[in-house]
Amino acid sequence: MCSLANVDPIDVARNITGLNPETTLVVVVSKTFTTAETMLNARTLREWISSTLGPSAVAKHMVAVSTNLTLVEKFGIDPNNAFAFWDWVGGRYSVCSAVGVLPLSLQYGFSVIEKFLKGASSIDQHMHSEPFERNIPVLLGLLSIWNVSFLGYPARPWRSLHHTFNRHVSMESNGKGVSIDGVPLPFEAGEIDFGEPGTNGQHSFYQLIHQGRIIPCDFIGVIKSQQPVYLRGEVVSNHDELMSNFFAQPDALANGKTPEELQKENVAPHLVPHKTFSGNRPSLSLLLPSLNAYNIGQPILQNVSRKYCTLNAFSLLAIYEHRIAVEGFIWGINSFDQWGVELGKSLATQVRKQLNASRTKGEQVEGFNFSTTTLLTRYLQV
Ligand SMILES: O=P(O)(O)OC[C@H]1O[C@H](O)[C@H](O)[C@@H](O)[C@@H]1O
Repeated sequence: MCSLANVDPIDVARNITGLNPETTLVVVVSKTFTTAETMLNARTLREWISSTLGPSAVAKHMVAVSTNLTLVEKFGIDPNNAFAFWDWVGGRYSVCSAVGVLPLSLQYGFSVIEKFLKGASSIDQHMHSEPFERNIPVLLGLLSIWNVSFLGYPARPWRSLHHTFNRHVSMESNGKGVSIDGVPLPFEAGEIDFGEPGTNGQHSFYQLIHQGRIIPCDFIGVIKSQQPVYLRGEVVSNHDELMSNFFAQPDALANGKTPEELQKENVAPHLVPHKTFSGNRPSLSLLLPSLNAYNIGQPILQNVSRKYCTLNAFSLLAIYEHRIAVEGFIWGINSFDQWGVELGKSLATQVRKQLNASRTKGEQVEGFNFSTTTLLTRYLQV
């Protein structure tokens, strides 16, 4: 399965390289069926199919997941091959609807994805009925509120595989400046989420989180790897090597290293300030038994104060969806709108019109500020 979201034509080319339209099924996923980038990509793939197999092949090689069946049909997709979902499902909360279930089922089979849905459902139950002191999304949400609004730390990096999901769902939901009633917030809300899987971040942004800005971190690790590689002669298995870092990094952030410790290690005096770590940097760790569709169950939640709490099976994605809702409730914001993405989209419409007018009728660039006019003029000259 290949997935395509970015409208950059290079991404389209990369995705279709080596594919044969005759043996390819394209799933167009768009709630509204109007999103400019998604629909241009869809039209590009429609052209790719019909130029090789003829226009009648489109209905057989393209299916849709959407709430807008009228536009699906107008596009040329057979509405019988459209997978609907409820219009109240927001894009970023749609992984458990046909939006996620269809592509994931095509990749892994529905029996696997059913387990994923059951895992997510178990978290809904957990969120609904577990007392607050044992309620994982509530605890995570409260920690975020503490870090962001009380301690003033705006960002949170992830050491996990699903940081792009968290980045979307968290930043689009809670990146708000007014309350649900439209009153400007007297505090900062939302957080900057970014991350890298495994140890990648250690070789890039971890320098900043250890000795630069204070950034609360989430570490997500698993006990049993799907790849139990243990090379002869190595001190530990490859997974233990990965996990050694998982256990070490939160301690380094929490405890740091003092000048006294460095002096005892005979570190040259001029290097002591550079090798000192302040410590007292917050992080939390989630330890999962293994990665499978249902699980990603029975984690141990650990925070830097070394209190543990366990719970039965859950789905990580559902935990983070609920955590975002908890934060939104406490901050008093609407986590389910995203007006902030609109302005850029409407300005892009103006630019698109200008590019068309300039390229087809030679019209001068006008109506933009000096900087944009200069850039657009230069862009059109080349
Ligand atoms: O599913 P669509 O209607 O194409 O919307 C696609 C995207 O549109 C907007 O950017 C929303 O903010 C996203 O959350 C959504 O995923």
